[in-house]
Amino acid sequence: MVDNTVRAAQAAVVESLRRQFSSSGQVPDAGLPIPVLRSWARCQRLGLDMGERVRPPSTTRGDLMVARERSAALLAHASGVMEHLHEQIRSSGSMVLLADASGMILHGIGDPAFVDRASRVVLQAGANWSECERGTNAIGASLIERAPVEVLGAEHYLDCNGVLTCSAAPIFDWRGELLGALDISGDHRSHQPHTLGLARMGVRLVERRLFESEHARHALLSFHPRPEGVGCLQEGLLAIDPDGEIVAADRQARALLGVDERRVAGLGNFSNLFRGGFGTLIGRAARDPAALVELELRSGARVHVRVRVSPAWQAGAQAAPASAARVVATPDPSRSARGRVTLEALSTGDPALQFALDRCARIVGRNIPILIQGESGSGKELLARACHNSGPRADGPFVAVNCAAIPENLIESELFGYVGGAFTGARKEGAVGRIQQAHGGTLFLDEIGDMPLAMQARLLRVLQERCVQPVGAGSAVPVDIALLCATHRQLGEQVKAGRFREDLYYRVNGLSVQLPPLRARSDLQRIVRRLLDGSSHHPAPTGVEAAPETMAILAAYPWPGNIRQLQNVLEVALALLDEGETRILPLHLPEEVLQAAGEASPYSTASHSVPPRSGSLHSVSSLSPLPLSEREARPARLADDPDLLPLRRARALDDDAIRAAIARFDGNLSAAARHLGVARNTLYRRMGRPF
Ligand SMILES: Nc1ncnc2c1ncn2[C@@H]1O[C@H](COP(=O)(O)OP(=O)(O)OP(=O)(O)O)[C@@H](O)[C@H]1O
Repeated sequence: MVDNTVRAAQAAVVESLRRQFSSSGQVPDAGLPIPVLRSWARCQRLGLDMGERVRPPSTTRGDLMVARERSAALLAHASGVMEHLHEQIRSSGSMVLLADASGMILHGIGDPAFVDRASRVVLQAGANWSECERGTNAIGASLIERAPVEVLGAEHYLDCNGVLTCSAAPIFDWRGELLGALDISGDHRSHQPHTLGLARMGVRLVERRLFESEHARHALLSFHPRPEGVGCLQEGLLAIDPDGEIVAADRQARALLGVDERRVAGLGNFSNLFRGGFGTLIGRAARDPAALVELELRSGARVHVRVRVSPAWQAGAQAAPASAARVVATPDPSRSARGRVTLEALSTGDPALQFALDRCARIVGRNIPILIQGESGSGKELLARACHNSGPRADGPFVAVNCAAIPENLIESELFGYVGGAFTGARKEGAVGRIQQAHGGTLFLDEIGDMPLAMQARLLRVLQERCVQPVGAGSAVPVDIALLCATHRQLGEQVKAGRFREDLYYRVNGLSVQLPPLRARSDLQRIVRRLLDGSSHHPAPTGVEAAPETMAILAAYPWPGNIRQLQNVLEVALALLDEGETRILPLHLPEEVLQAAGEASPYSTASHSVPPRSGSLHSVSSLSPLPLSEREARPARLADDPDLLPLRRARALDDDAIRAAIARFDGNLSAAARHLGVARNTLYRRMGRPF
């Protein structure tokens, strides 16, 4: 924190400059940061009165809604970043604000005490903080200066705003269009020197997210002159289409390449900029997405590069030049020959899952809505995609909307769209809503249980009338969609609690399928194999597998985050493997997974790799499968019943794991059973011995 004496001296200088300015009418030419001096001059030209009282907002709630709709993408991508920034400065008596390009505050979060104080000078959502409305302030000045600006205490033009200290940085899209500003404001006595840096970092994150989401269908190439710069905020990002054309470059990339936004189109093909083939680079990325490749620019400079290729790009790359298309076709058993996941390909032998897949297969293509229920990360969206790809609409669009991720007031325009000029500031060409985008294909409403009640009524009308009426349109547009919905909530319970309309419930619930949680599935081994083979974004190098003792631990873990969590655990384990190592051992697993399985910490796992000593082995050559009654037990109930936990563990044990455990404990079956996390009787049964 800046020393109090220094701060008091600075405040005294500013106060004396203010007095001189108001008596002489001459804007000082020094003593304050240049952007602040320029802003004072602009405010003077606007005829603002320094002593004016706090102006109430000149905008209405409706104006705020319109502004939020207009900046929906910005708001969606900035909200998470704002939460993150707020976490960093929590309890420092400050708040994080997002304004649009006109200075209208769209959203703000902060410490309650300061939020309350800020509202007294209307520093709040719905108020406009452009310079002409509020005089010199960080939001307004950064939008005009198109650069980060800090305005401390009495540097604010209006006396009433002198209680604030504000640091703001402007947000641009990759074309250089100004989208808004991110601001961190606090009490004038508590200025922190790093606050402007935090705001700039936040802006960089928002700009990246906007870039990545706009170019989700392109290959994203991150680069930096230094290897450690790749993966950091300093890296440059290029979006490249399957033909190798560079379609966009973010701000950082332009700075590194020394081009301005108008010249991005001139970058042309990958091969104009880099030496080396695009197809070869994509091929390497498909084999090893984490790989850093050193490339030479045509200018002679060298850069380090990493390429990410989304599934959407891969699907689109079918039509790409032969070289690129061939190399991205990584074998993936969960995908069909067309590179898309299908119901058939999802089958991995679990009876509860198979039941769900069979039911979906019978219904798909019959215009009956399917409601997929299951815990988070259990594969609901993947199942929805598989339904779409397995039916007659496979070549139509699949449009996924996460109802829980869209702010309540934006759902309407997002789902229904609007016509040009529907409201002040609406885009000239209007916007097509997600329902219409799904015409001829499938609309997937994820987390439908979180849809606000008012929107449920409108959705119900669409489903009944099969027409959408965009906001501001005089007439409705017919739509032909198949509907799939998913929720992690028990929708029936939501209806009982009055949070979900009963009539809509029956509309979306033509067929209800329940996805089993991972802990209740009996196909863990095959899922692990599949994830390692590359259904995830980071396929393992060929030949990598989980060791039997690792499988036993994975089988004992309850997987609250389901397949998504397993995917993450395996990705981390792969990253921990040494060069050439092909077995994932317990020591590569996270502590919480080991602990849940009652395993020792990775630091004492040397004995895991002890090979079985054949001389001390019991006869385990004829390990029998589990009795039928156990195999047929309903997995969902297995999961719920703690008494049956050992049985669940036993399912995933393979013969090697049992042999290794028995060898490790010199034939002591009780110790081996304890180690494997199964009952001794189960071990006897698996060995085909009486007990
Ligand atoms: N059978 C499977 N094989 C391979 N990967 C899978 C499988 N099922 C799910 N996954 C992967 O697990 C992750 C989570 O899946 P998905 O997003 O479909 O879950 P979800 O239930 O919709 O999650 P949420 O409720 O949080 O949205 C995804 O990365 C998906 O690709």
